[in-house]
Amino acid sequence: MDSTTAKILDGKALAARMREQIRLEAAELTQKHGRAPGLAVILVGDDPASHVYVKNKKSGCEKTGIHSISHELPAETTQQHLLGLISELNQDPKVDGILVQLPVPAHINPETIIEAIDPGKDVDGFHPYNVGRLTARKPALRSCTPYGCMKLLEETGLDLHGKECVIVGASNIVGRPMALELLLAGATVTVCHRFTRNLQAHIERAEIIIAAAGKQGLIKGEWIRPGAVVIDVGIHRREDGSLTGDVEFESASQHAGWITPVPGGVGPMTITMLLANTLQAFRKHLGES
Ligand SMILES: NC(=O)C1=CN([C@@H]2O[C@H](COP(=O)(O)OP(=O)(O)OC[C@H]3O[C@@H](n4cnc5c(N)ncnc54)[C@H](OP(=O)(O)O)[C@@H]3O)[C@@H](O)[C@H]2O)C=CC1
Ligand SMILES: Nc1nc(=O)c2c([nH]1)NC[C@@H]1CN(c3ccc(C(=O)N[C@@H](CCC(=O)O)C(=O)O)cc3)C=[N+]21
Repeated sequence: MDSTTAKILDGKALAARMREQIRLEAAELTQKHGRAPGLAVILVGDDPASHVYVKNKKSGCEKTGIHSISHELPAETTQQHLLGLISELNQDPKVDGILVQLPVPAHINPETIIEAIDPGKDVDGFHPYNVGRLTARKPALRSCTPYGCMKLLEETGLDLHGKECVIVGASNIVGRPMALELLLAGATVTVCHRFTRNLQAHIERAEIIIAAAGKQGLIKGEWIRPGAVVIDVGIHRREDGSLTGDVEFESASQHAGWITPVPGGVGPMTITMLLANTLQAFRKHLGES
């Protein structure tokens, strides 16, 4: 009965469709108000993995008519200097969204940086104001990766009410906001983390699995309940340069009902939700929503 092969949740295709909508809406507002949406991206130092993200984000902006402004700062940049730049961008009326690429170098406190961003420009949805809004069931700007995972789950057509969801990972940027999104959608949510005993037992009873531990192949295909939905957030580069996730894709596909590939699953959706958030912030700044 496990001989089925999972349907692929194609993040790349969904991202392309959503980007087309974003492009049309951005063009209409740009025409009407005489300026394009603006996204400022700050990169401090050069974490190699960050470059992929920054590159994909730039191309996403270009394709959707969002004006992107990059600030690439040296690794030695002081926290004070970074706070000064954020303050300028907070006040710049051409800037609708501000994103500081994480991780930042060790001498900079990421929480201080995130909290310095105007919550109305916090297109990552990381500011405690935006996290609080999601907690209070009145989401404003939502974290891009969990928001993208929710859009992928929508593609399955499943009703999330009462579904047994297991999230692996409890970080501020993925696991925790993911739990809030699923709770808002009426699911029953378990969050696993480093201190979780018997991860396998949790996975085995899950109808929906969100894998975001950042551990290559942590989740074995044999653990997947037949028909379950598997959303793999993890991204790891193999020695041959290819990418893989936190889930053993081949074996998991033999059990799951739906599964996201890596690459081409959650990654393109994260970028797309960033563009969607930038458009949402733009609309708000224009008084259109
Ligand atoms: N596709 C995309 O768009 C994105 C992909 N990513 C990828 O997703 C992964 C996770 O990212 P991020 O959340 O930033 O990572 P973090 O390292 O910040 O968080 C990982 C979380 O997983 C938990 N964890 C680690 N090992 C285990 C384990 N063996 N069992 C259960 N839980 C475990 C950690 O627990 P503890 O808190 O106790 O340490 C932590 O809560 C990475 O591979 C990253 O590259 C991230 C963002 C976007
Ligand atoms: N402030 C901040 N916000 C973030 O959202 C953020 C961050 N910092 N730091 C790093 C993580 C990671 N992340 C990715 C997003 C998309 C892809 C992506 O597009 N992945 C492609 C693969 C790209 C390739 O070909 O290498 C895919 O999965 O198909 C990857 C990684 C966002 N993050």
